[in-house]
Amino acid sequence: MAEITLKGLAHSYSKTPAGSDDYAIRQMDHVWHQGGAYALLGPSGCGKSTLLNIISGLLEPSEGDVLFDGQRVNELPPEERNIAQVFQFPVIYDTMTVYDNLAFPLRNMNTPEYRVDPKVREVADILELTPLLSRKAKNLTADEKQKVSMGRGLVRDDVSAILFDEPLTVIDPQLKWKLRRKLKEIHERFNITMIYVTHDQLEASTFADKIAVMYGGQVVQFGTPRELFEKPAHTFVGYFIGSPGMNFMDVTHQNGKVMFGDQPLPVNSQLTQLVATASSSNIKLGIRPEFISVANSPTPNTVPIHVENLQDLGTYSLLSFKLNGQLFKARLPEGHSAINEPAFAEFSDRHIGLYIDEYLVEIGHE
Ligand SMILES: Nc1ncnc2c1ncn2[C@@H]1O[C@H](COP(=O)(O)OP(=O)(O)OP(=O)(O)O)[C@@H](O)[C@H]1O
Repeated sequence: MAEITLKGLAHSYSKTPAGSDDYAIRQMDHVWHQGGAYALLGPSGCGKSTLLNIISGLLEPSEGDVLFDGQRVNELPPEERNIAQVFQFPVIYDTMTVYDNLAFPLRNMNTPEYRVDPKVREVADILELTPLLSRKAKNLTADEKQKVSMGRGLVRDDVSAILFDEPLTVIDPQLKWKLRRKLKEIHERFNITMIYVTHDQLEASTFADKIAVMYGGQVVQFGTPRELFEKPAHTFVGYFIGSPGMNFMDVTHQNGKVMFGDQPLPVNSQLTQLVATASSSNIKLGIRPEFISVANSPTPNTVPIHVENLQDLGTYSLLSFKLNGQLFKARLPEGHSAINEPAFAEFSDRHIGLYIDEYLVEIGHE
């Protein structure tokens, strides 16, 4: 069993950090519940590997605590944490057979051979490695090697969490979905906490029940793939999740109106009031491309736009347009062959997010 709690955790690679920029992980509290399938998603350099290495024990955090089932493990080395880690590149012994590679972690713990054999065969069966058991690992393909790497984590009965650090990087695209499905199957079969690090939103949402989105050394949102899409808690999540990401407008309040530059926006009175009383001047409205509609005649709820181009992407069309000199994207249902000017866009009121200092402000839509 492993519930992994991060308490007041922060990490700086510098011995004398001068400010928050010197931290790879900024102060965070987080709980990974026992048996969950999680993804840790974020761009390169946001601190994903640092966080994973702190959980596995390869790195000691400079501040805060890591707790496994309530016990502080900060100083425990990886081998005493009952955690397996699968890296981008397979970690296997090339000169050993697949069988011996899978048996290695068990033999290393002096497990008797009569218990090693059934476990190795069970794991080989799940990972479809049985026909390769007697092969030398050096003769395997990249995806077979990565499966052996995963298998080495799975053979140990004492492993209660597996951490995957971009495990499909070296795998052919057409095999990726197969391995991802396999991982999901393994998660369902064994009651293991799994944390899967990736910078690919599709990979994260097909594997995980809940995704932690990291940005600038912090988890800015922890939610289901649907929550990340429907209610991005931070502008970065809006921009990073979705294809294309959310459109954002820097807005102000002038003479009772919400303004995007010189353009008044036809938003409801509740939103206008919130913008008027905001405690910061960093105010943004976010709207996903899916919730913008376009027409050729104006209504009280539309704004005039300049059409840039329309791409037919099969099941939908992607319109690029400019408003107040800024580029926007709108996902329109298929069937639009062209959009002529004059053109007007309507932002669905229910789907406009208000962001103050980059964080979502909850609005109770009537
Ligand atoms: N050993 C180290 N010494 C100093 N700085 C480091 C070290 N490892 C990582 N960093 C820095 O810490 C920050 C977070 O890096 P980290 O590798 O955790 O990010 P990541 O999200 O895993 O990125 P990637 O997807 O590229 O692996 C980066 O600014 C990186 O340059």
